[in-house]
Amino acid sequence: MVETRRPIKVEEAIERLMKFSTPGVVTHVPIEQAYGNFLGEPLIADHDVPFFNRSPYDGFALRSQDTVDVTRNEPLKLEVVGEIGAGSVHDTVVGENQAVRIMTGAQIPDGCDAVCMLEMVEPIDEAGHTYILVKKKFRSGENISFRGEDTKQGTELASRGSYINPGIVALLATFGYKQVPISQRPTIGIIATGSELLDVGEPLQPGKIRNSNAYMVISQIIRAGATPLYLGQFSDHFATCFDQVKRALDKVDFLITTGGVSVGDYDYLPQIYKELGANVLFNKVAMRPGSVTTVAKKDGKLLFGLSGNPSACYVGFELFVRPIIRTYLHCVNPLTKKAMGTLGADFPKPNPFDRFVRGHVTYKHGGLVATPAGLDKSNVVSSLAKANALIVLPGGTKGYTEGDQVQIMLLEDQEGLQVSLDG
Ligand SMILES: Nc1nc2c(c(=O)[nH]1)N[C@H]1C(S)=C(S)[C@@H](COP(=O)(O)OP(=O)(O)OC[C@H]3O[C@@H](n4cnc5c(N)ncnc54)[C@H](O)[C@@H]3O)O[C@H]1N2
Ligand code: MOO
Ligand SMILES: [Mg+2]
Repeated sequence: MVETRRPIKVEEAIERLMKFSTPGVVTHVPIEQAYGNFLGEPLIADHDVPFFNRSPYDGFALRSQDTVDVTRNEPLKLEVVGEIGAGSVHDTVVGENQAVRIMTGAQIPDGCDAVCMLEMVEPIDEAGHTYILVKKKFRSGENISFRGEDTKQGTELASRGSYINPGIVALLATFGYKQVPISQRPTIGIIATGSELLDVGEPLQPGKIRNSNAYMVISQIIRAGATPLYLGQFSDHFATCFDQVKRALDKVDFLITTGGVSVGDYDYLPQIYKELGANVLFNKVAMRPGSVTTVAKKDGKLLFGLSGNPSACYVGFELFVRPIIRTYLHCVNPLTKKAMGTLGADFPKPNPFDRFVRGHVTYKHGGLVATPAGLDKSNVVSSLAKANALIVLPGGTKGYTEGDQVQIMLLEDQEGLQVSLDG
């Protein structure tokens, strides 16, 4: 008699799993390599930006109090006593009725408190001296970029675990991080099981298929922020698979297997967990696809037994492996971001279990529209190409029609969602 597995709710599976999620260590990389990593420490401004009052324009720095009586008909003549480009400083205090020619980004000279744009003045040359005619009053602070107006010293600009985007790279450079503290990526081993599997370079043979899961999972691991370690594909032979899984555990932080996790004669993963003495957290989840997804723990390491069916394998990874990776990377929001959107096509199938339809999300009329990306079957691979989201159809619901409001998990998002049991 085949063992009957008791399915648990997706939320419960995630809850059981997240109890074992731990953050990893921090390492450093040169700033040129920081993009696409996750911050190992919060990024805090250690000085004001800008660090000095500066000119936002090419023009003339002047003293606003000199201009109090200026009108269009009674312009003020100021003597130009110096010229500074960005990076240079004017080293004397500017006096009454004096101005300094200044370029964008240059430090405002002492004594000055406003800048007049170049286009607004008339230059006059008299006896070897340059003067300008100013035709309007200036407020103190007019056309000045003040010290600290961009950000103040002590401000947290990005939390630990933030995805390092080009803007964060700019900040890292601003604050002098030649070496950037990043969360070390976990190494995730991948083992594909199945006697039917051909390597990618092999010609098709009767009864065989090419191993697509391993390469798909490698890409998902990279997308989630971890480092894949491909350990090969193996036939459905217990001793071989057992040996491979056992040996893999020393080399990785987490291990993913694909296939062999259901109840078939050659589905050896359940037996492997048993012989390893691994603690199985769950082996059946009330979801489609991916109901056979199994997670076990051995010597502090999580083993993810993902389904052999490509769509089920894909969904199992996004629901269960990704949050573990994101926690390891110190992300405050390790779960995949969810949003509400409109269903872009009818989905007539009823949903006895929570269903995660591979969907394609676009923007229409200012909102999100999610359309099933192809044939919705667990063993399908073609629907994955367009998938950038999972459309969540809760268990116990009937079919859905185009235009219905649905929850969408955004797979390409980097911001994430906090762990919350009702989230
Ligand atoms: N009697 C039952 N049969 C099945 C059940 C069940 O509850 N009772 N569950 C079904 C569900 S649901 C799924 S999903 C699959 C899960 O199967 P396994 O995880 O054991 O995977 P395999 O049997 O090894 O393979 C399933 C399917 O996927 C193909 N495959 C496997 N590896 C790869 C790969 N690397 N790349 C591409 N495709 C792969 C394989 O050829 C099979 O077609 O079990 C159902 N059965
Ligand atoms: O794990 Mo299966 O995908 O529910 O078809
Ligand atoms: Mg099987």
